[in-house]
Amino acid sequence: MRTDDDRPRTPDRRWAGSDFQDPPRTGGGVALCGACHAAGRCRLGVQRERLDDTGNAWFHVTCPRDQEGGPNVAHGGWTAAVMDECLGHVPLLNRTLSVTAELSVSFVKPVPVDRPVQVRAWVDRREGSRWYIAGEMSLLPGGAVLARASGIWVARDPGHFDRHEKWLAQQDSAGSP
Ligand SMILES: CCCCCCCCCC(=O)SCCNC(=O)CCNC(=O)[C@H](O)C(C)(C)COP(=O)(O)OP(=O)(O)OC[C@H]1O[C@@H](n2cnc3c(N)ncnc32)[C@H](O)[C@@H]1OP(=O)(O)O
Repeated sequence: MRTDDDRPRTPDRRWAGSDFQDPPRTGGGVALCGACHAAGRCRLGVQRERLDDTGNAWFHVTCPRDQEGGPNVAHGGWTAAVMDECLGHVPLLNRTLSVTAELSVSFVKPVPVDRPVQVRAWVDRREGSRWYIAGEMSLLPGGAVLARASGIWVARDPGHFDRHEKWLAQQDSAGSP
């Protein structure tokens, strides 16, 4: 059975400030998750983000060399992570904390590393606490589509992560099966 000493711990649960709906942002407006806040930059290479007045969110992204999969192109996991990140920022840009419940990604073309690409994301519809969000990644300049994604984000109250910590502690105290 696990003891208190070998139980994984969250080092600093205050990383996003007390208000998850207003997370720390870079000079380019990019909301930073926990580890990226510690690093002082988006480790996925999201450099700028903004919401326009038609509801579209726009992101400038460059795949870092250390995310290379095939020669000079991004690992597919990077593309999926960036689409998760960018689409998931849409509720946040509307001051709503949410988590990804479902995500589907189409890899249309290889994504070049070290070259700026653009992601556009938008809300298809909302039902209850569910946000149905879609987006596409395209090459700059020219706009050729490289990837498409859609998914469901579920709005959460600020107690979401505290409840998870309690659930995890219950799992640990239940011991090994
Ligand atoms: C940048 C700064 C960021 C600061 C915050 C960091 C956010 C980070 C974002 C992420 O990284 S998300 C990480 C990956 N995703 C997760 O960890 C989510 C893990 N899953 C969960 O926590 C729960 O399964 C989830 C909250 C999605 C649903 O929990 P419950 O099933 O207990 O909730 P509930 O039963 O109350 O359902 C809530 C709503 O979600 C719907 N739902 C649940 N699972 C679903 C699903 N799989 N597909 C579609 N809808 C789903 C459900 O129908 C319902 O809709 P309505 O409110 O409209 O009735």
